Amino acid sequence: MNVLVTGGAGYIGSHVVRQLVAAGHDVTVFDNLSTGYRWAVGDAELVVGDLADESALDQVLEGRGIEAVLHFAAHIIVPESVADPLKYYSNNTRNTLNLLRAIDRHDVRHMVFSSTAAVYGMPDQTTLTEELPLAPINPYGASKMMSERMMMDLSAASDLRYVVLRYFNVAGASTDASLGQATPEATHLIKVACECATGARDGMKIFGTDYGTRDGTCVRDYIHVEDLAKAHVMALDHMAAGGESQVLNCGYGRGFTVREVIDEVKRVSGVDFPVETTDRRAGDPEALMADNRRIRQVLGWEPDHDDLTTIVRTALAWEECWQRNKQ
Ligand SMILES: NC(=O)c1ccc[n+]([C@@H]2O[C@H](COP(=O)([O-])OP(=O)(O)OC[C@H]3O[C@@H](n4cnc5c(N)ncnc54)[C@H](O)[C@@H]3O)[C@@H](O)[C@H]2O)c1
Ligand SMILES: O=c1ccn([C@@H]2O[C@H](COP(=O)(O)OP(=O)(O)O[C@H]3O[C@H](CO)[C@@H](O)[C@H](O)[C@H]3O)[C@@H](O)[C@H]2O)c(=O)[nH]1
Repeated sequence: MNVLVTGGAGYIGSHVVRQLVAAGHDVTVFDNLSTGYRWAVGDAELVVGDLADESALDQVLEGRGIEAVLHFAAHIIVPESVADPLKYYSNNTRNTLNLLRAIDRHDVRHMVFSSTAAVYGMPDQTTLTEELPLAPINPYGASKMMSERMMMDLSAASDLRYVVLRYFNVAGASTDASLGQATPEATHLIKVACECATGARDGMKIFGTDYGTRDGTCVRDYIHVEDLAKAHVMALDHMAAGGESQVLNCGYGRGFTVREVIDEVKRVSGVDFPVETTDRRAGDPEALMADNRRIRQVLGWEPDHDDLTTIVRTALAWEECWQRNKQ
């Protein structure tokens, strides 16, 4: 397929681009390089542009015969969205509207959308099915919920079919350490802990120790980025084979606490970096884990790296390479 990938120079997008190219797709990346990197797109074509610029979107969709759009480009930091909500509604919601208008103008028929567990908010149960009512508790989740809804409404009124992938917490790096998370000033738990272990940071904080979990810290379902990337390739295959639009959770269905993750990074790295405890961080749900039965059934997806040690080991190996070589 001829595929356009917005945000393909970013952490998750670049892993997906690599797998799409390997699967024989013709890939164009559209990215403003705000948090992404030119090197990350590998053999795909990179068009530097911003989703706020509809004429740039028209230009990239014109004449390339794009059959599918995978939409990763977004701001992604939950606490930042609480402090600066309009930044999130602008880049995530309004710019998705721009993209949908361009998709509609150019009759693109297939879309894969990067959504998030944050759309569920703080449900009573900790293992979440796709049918749960959406009730985000932070602007990031709300900005993504609105984007999902716009895409679904356009789909109902046109020939567009979609797969919404609701990612849980994405972590790890390619197993050969050639690709990984290079986000500037990253806030993600595993990335931050790996920066501590490799000496790029002096120490870190645990945000909140009074949650109703086994050790008082938040529980998340960490999914290896290569397993997540595989789900995107399978989602495209599903639509190419005439499959219906779908909403699919992407996670392993089990969770680790913040303390468990930090202990694992210390154990695998052999470095005992300083960790302080502090107050809860705004916008954090207590526990999020995926019910992943639907993605297994609909796409036939099976994880290859469902193991915290593998996630941490690959993240650490990447971090060491990145700290040595970053420009
Ligand atoms: N990282 C996670 O744990 C996680 C979890 C759930 C969902 N997601 C979603 O996955 C997607 C990718 O996240 P990531 O972790 O790879 O983040 P990232 O910041 O590494 O990647 C985002 C990419 O989009 C680009 N971008 C941002 N705004 C743009 C714009 N206006 N125009 C063009 N390009 C733009 C950035 O330069 C970057 O390359 C996001 O939509 C995010 O909401 C991520
Ligand atoms: O230095 C840190 C960083 C994080 N945490 C905690 O670790 C957990 C995970 O936090 P983080 O890695 O920042 O991820 P989330 O806030 O859960 O959000 C991620 O996971 C969501 C899906 O669950 C995605 O939608 C978001 O884009 C992505 O940033 C939370 O309890 C944080 O409070 C700390 O205690 N200390």
